[in-house]
Amino acid sequence: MTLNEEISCIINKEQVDVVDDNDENKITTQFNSIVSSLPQPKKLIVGYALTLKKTKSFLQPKLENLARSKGIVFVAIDRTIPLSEQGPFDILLHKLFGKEWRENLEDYRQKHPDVTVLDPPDNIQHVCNRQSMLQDVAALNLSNCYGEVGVPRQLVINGDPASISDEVAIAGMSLPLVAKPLLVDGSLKSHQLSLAFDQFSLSKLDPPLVLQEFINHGGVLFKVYIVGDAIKVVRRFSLPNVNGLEMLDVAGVYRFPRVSGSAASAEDANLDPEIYEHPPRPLLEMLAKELRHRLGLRLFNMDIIREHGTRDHFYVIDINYFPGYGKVPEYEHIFTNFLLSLMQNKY
Ligand SMILES: Nc1ncnc2c1ncn2[C@@H]1O[C@H](COP(=O)(O)OP(=O)(O)OP(=O)(O)O)[C@@H](O)[C@H]1O
Ligand SMILES: O=P(O)(O)O[C@H]1[C@H](OP(=O)(O)O)[C@@H](OP(=O)(O)O)[C@@H](O)[C@@H](O)[C@@H]1OP(=O)(O)O
Ligand SMILES: [Mg+2]
Ligand SMILES: [Mg+2]
Repeated sequence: MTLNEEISCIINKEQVDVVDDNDENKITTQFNSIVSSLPQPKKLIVGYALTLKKTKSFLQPKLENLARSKGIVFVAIDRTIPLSEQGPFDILLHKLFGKEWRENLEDYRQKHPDVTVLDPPDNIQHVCNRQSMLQDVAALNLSNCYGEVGVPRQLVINGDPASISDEVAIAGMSLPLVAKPLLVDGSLKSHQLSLAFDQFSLSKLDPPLVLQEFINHGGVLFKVYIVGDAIKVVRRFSLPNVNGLEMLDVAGVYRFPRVSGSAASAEDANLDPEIYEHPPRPLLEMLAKELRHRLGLRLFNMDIIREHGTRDHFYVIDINYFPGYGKVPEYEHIFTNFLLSLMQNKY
């Protein structure tokens, strides 16, 4: 007799027999034991190694609750114990900096090819250096009927601050320039940017850094969040345009705070439609698909700006690994669907 037949037999029996209390208990026990012997759906165990700040912003109750209802369990990784002594895990989520952690994780990844590590440490390193971060966008040279996507001209400065002005002149770069720390290492310092308005003040900058030409973009930027195949775009306030006349009046280096990281969303702001209209979806889809593949990453975001006065000239100015997904509307659905899809593809 099949299991189904056995269960329906018991249920039918319960309906037709005249049962006393004892019989009823027996039937219930028998029924429970059959149900518990049925194969239980396998839980998806996701280990995570994140900073406290990230854990708080990412692992919100709405994500954990939805995940639990879909059979996904998040388990914190203990960094004081070797990774291979923990688990078993199906998926490993991580964003921690430092060579020791990277090597530890790479070693674990080699020994446990069955565990999906999001994402491979070497691929993450590539976007933690602003010299290599945008190389793949530049190489892609995306241009089609929906628009063009490029990167601002940029120059890496490693040496003496006194020679920056000469290096900029030789490279033929135009002011103003955005100065960004070369390495993104999770520190506040790596997000301390400045705008240099004149060539004399360039010597005040603190290498190693990347100098990027400032692109006027109407004070709005688009954060394009990628989670596997899913794309979610949000609008944020950014630096205002700088015009030539104003440039004559301003000199020096202006250090600016993390404008785009602030919670202030530009979603409902009353803006010029030419500025606030999202980049065309098909263009973003092509870009995301290519970059996922070229960067070998599934969890990242891009900061994209539209060159002021154009409809379809876009620049990628920044790529971040495992960004602040907690700020993205509906992220709990996007993320849990993504985790489940990883397992479906695997089996
Ligand atoms: N080339 C550029 N032209 C115009 N504005 C720029 C340019 N580069 C950066 N900005 C402005 O400076 C802000 C910060 O730059 P960027 O995103 O590169 O820094 P970040 O520290 O990596 O930021 P995040 O917090 O997103 O990681 C941008 O959001 C944008 O407002
Ligand atoms: O501040 P949030 O948590 O929202 O996330 C930010 C994230 O910080 P966190 O990883 O410590 O959380 C940053 O990472 P690091 O470069 O400092 O490693 C960077 O990715 C930002 O771009 C994220 O902001 P978003 O681009 O999503 O607005
Ligand atoms: Mg940015
Ligand atoms: Mg960044």
